[in-house]
Amino acid sequence: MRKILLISGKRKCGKDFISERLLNRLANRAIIVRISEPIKREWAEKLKLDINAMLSDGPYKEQYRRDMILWSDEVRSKDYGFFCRAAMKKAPLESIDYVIVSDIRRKNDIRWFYETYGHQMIHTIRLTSQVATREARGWQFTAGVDDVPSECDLDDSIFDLELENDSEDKSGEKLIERLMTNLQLN
Ligand SMILES: Nc1ncnc2c1ncn2[C@@H]1O[C@H](COP(=O)(O)OP(=O)(O)OP(=O)(O)O)[C@@H](O)[C@H]1O
Repeated sequence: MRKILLISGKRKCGKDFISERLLNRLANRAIIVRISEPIKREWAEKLKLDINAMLSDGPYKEQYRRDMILWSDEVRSKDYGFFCRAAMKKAPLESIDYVIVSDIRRKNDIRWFYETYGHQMIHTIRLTSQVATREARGWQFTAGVDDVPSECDLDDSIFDLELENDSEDKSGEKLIERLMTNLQLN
């Protein structure tokens, strides 16, 4: 593994969208890791919910988001690296060049990656979108979701690269080009 790309940003700013486009661009040299996956898996198991519906980007996920945040915060308060570690456990690090972590939400997530892999392995990337853009993509302010640390903890952080994802571009080409050039990925 050469680099780990930690992608963060507010809801509906395009973290998944850009991560998928970047994955296509890097072809079989990269994988996407989602910290939310082990969270959703454990939560679904606990409550006997449909894990596939939880992992997809639909209303089912939104319905359980608030409770899941509360429960996962409790787990993190005892071990801040718990879900990062669980998510990275399945990554085939020897056979790929890049790991794209598409849902970084907290300072402690970034801290865990720095401590575990070293600063030289990590690039932090912040995606931003105007409120109007996010609304057009389906975002609605939700108390208990948009005003809690899982959404706001990184608001005052500094990132290696910040990219605006406002212009709708189905291929995501321009943004990916900027990302590749700025971080000198090849
Ligand atoms: N540059 C873009 N061009 C066209 N559509 C986009 C672009 N960026 C994002 N979208 C669309 O906006 C919607 C939200 O994007 P996405 O799911 O990637 O956001 P997210 O940051 O992962 O959100 P969440 O935190 O809620 O999971 C998706 O339907 C996605 O296809």
